[in-house]
Amino acid sequence: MTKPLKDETNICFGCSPNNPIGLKMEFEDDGDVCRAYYTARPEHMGWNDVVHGGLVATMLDEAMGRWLWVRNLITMTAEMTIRYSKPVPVGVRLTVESSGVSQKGKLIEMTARIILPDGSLAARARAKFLKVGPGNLPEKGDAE
Ligand SMILES: CCCCCCCCCCCC(=O)SCCNC(=O)CCNC(=O)[C@H](O)C(C)(C)COP(=O)(O)OP(=O)(O)OC[C@H]1O[C@@H](n2cnc3c(N)ncnc32)[C@H](O)[C@@H]1OP(=O)(O)O
Repeated sequence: MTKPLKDETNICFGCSPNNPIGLKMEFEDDGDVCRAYYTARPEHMGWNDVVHGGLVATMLDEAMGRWLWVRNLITMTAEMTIRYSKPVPVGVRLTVESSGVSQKGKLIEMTARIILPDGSLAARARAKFLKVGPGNLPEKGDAE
């Protein structure tokens, strides 16, 4: 079984409330989608009120990793491609969401996106995660 997300030994940079320099993203599950509403802070900026691209990648990676984690799929990110379509501003409420795409053996394909308050897509990721533990991707519509 995976570690409880609220365990004080969870120091994950993306989601732990215990990491003093972490993003502290809070996710919820909505059917097949894992979602966080997140407002990036000024210290997350690259320049010009725009979130650093590496942190955009971190948010997307975290959303996908978290989707897998709560489904007891123990994986590592093996590959990720990001399309940065629009600047992601600091100080606005972002929607960060992820979903599973497919599984072939140990390889699980995932997708994630960041949506701006006006509903437009700012960034999207496709990624391959490799299983390093037990578990399989649930079929679409399976009870969680
Ligand atoms: C506490 C609360 C937290 C809860 C929330 C937690 C969220 C965390 C989110 C962050 C997640 C991360 O960032 S994880 C950190 C970033 N990622 C990493 O550090 C990963 C570093 N890489 C590795 O450790 C390794 O390369 C692995 C584990 C990914 C794979 O190693 P391995 O298991 O030995 O697998 P390997 O033999 O190389 O490959 C197995 C098969 O997969 C294929 N394969 C390997 N890579 C790829 C690829 N990119 N695309 C296609 N296929 C691939 C190989 O060809 C092979 O095929 P065949 O020969 O079998 O046919």
